Amino acid sequence: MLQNKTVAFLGAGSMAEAMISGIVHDGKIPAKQVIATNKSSHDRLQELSATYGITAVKRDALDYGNIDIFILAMKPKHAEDALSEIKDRLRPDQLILSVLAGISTSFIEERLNAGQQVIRVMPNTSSMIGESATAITPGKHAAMDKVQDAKMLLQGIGGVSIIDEDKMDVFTGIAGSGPAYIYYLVEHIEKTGMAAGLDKALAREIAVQTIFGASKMLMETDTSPTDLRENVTSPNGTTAAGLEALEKNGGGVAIAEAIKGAAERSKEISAELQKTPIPN
Ligand SMILES: NC(=O)C1=CN([C@@H]2O[C@H](COP(=O)(O)OP(=O)(O)OC[C@H]3O[C@@H](n4cnc5c(N)ncnc54)[C@H](O)[C@@H]3O)[C@@H](O)[C@H]2O)C=CC1
Ligand SMILES: O=C(O)[C@@H]1CCC=N1
Repeated sequence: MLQNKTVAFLGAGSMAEAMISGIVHDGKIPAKQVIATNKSSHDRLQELSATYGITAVKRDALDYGNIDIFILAMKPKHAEDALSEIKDRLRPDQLILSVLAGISTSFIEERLNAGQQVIRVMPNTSSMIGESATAITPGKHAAMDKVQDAKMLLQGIGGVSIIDEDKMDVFTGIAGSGPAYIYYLVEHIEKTGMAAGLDKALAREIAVQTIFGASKMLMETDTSPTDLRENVTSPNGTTAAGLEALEKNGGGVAIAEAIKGAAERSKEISAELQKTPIPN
């Protein structure tokens, strides 16, 4: 049961805010039992508290003993310092969720006390409205009931899949970073529509509705993306011409390369940070 649990976000940036919004709107945990802390900006914490009704706590005032689930939500480069800060304040029954891109469960486990329960999570910013595609990978010591708690909590921000850790990089490339590709697509549709004389608001509206409609078709019909695409494409028609231009200009390759580039960066972050020796 999550209702009596307390969740603390260590980090109060855009990802933490998106998750806080989703969790609070989901309502499985009362807002007051969601705590946010960050490195230094108390104004930012106050802003989150005012917007979502959560509890804002300065880092040095955090009552570690009363927290069930910690969510690591700082940048990966700050992980090392954050872990050494919390290491000796944790009990073995407290669960650590990490949303840090490229940071493995073993990296975290090695920097905390033996047996600490860790789950790696990759959400995306659509958590804000409960529509994230989230993956989780339990660490070595995460008990089944903790995995269930994490799953239930994260279902409040969208769909959750349990995956093997070696798939986290590509998952990050597709779903963690993915919203940015869609926003980029909309930016380009909007610009092209405007260049052809469409009003900016209308250009955006039709771009968004078209993406939404296509997403809903994929979700609600049993039809494959290939069949759906072919249904739009009349021989020698407008779509065939559009798709030909997309292909000729490397559309498919660009999508694949975006995913691979992000996944590669996730691996690199991991490799860069693994080089630092584990503090005693
Ligand atoms: N932004 C996104 O779309 C996604 C981000 N992530 C991951 O989420 C994490 C956070 O990303 P953003 O929110 O975009 O970053 P951000 O830069 O907006 O926020 C980072 C926060 O961490 C705080 N912080 C730094 N060191 C700390 C410490 N020792 N203790 C407590 N708080 C500390 C900062 O004060 C700040 O509030 C990153 O590791 C990123 O890989 C994961 C999935 C998607
Ligand atoms: O850009 C990043 O590194 C983070 C992780 C996934 C999405 N944003």
